Amino acid sequence: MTPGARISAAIEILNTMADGVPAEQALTRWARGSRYAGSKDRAAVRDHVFDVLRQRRLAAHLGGGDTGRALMIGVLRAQGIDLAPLFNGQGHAPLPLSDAEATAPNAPSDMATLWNLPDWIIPLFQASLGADAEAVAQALQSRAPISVRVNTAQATVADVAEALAEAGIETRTNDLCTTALTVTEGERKLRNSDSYLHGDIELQDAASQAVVASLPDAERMLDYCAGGGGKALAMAARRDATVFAHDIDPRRMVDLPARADRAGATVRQVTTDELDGAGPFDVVLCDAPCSGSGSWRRSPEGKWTFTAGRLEELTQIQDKILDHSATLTAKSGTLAYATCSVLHSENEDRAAAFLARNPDWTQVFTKRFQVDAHGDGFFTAHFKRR
Ligand SMILES: C[S@@+](CC[C@H](N)C(=O)[O-])C[C@H]1O[C@@H](n2cnc3c(N)ncnc32)[C@H](O)[C@@H]1O
Repeated sequence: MTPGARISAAIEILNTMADGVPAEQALTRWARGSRYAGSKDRAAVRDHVFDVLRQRRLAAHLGGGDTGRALMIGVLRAQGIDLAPLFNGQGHAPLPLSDAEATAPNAPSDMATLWNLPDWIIPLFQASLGADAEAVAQALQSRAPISVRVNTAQATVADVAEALAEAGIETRTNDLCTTALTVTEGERKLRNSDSYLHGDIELQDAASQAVVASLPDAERMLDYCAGGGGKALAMAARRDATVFAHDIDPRRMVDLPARADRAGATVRQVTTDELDGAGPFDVVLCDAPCSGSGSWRRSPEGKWTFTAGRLEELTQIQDKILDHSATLTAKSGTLAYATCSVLHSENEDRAAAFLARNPDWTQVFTKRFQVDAHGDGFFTAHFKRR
């Protein structure tokens, strides 16, 4: 596909999304109907769509509207790209710009457009992040760094970095976690690399890795909200731990056995019914469902679909998860709470509410990871009984 044809495809997908179709579904629908598109085309089209989602308000301002075409014009303008060669109407490229479209509007000056966030959440960002709020809002507008976790049960970080380099994948170490390598070149080759196929690496954000690295060594560890099992696998890479994984929706863990096999790890899955009988655990990690605001670079649609009502629901779920997890934690064990949210109401407020409901517990550790070039926004807190 030509660069222009890729833009036409992104416009089509954005228009499908305007009818209420989620981004992933719209992308899949387009790919199914466009067998001529190769993997590079699909990746480029996806990048266009996600770039728009990260900067939707700015794109609408600079493109003069909310249609797929206006949003694409706006986001390309924000990226400083010359539009005329792309919008030339040749082949499958979009039609040339009209006179109105060709006139770039003034740069925006209002905070909501510059921060690219919905109005309602801006005060929450300010209250949660203080002087860092603007930097985080800015950071959420660019693509996320791609990091891998080295499975140190099987390989050293240095050996993996070398093997990846030989496969054309350049990496650098990441200050957030000793097991993390950030990919600087060749990320699309990762999933076909020997290091990946042999289980020496897993794709995992560096802050996510740091959350697991902050857990104390323990014999029996439970990942209470395991999802795809990224954190359970990171726990299992630590020697001597028996790792259990649970999720209220077991379908989320469907890939976990294959991932564990690849990593040479053992993770025992526990159903919700089995959970109470399976404890106590020396460490229980609750990587709770949350707004995902710390990872909106990766899932930018969440920025625009998240609501105040959902936030309220989530805080109640987070409280319940913490309370149940406390009953599963051994007497001298550690209960760890984590979210990939930047919002106080999902983080510090939940920790404080847990301590207020459970005065026999005390907080022994807490850390916030900011959204930046190293990794996603995360929060974690550890609790122990007094
Ligand atoms: C943030 S995701 C977990 C991500 C995962 N730990 C990882 O590192 O890949 C949160 C998970 O919590 C699960 N969940 C939601 N409510 C839950 C509950 N009440 N108990 C246990 N898990 C729950 C969701 O199904 C979702 O998979």
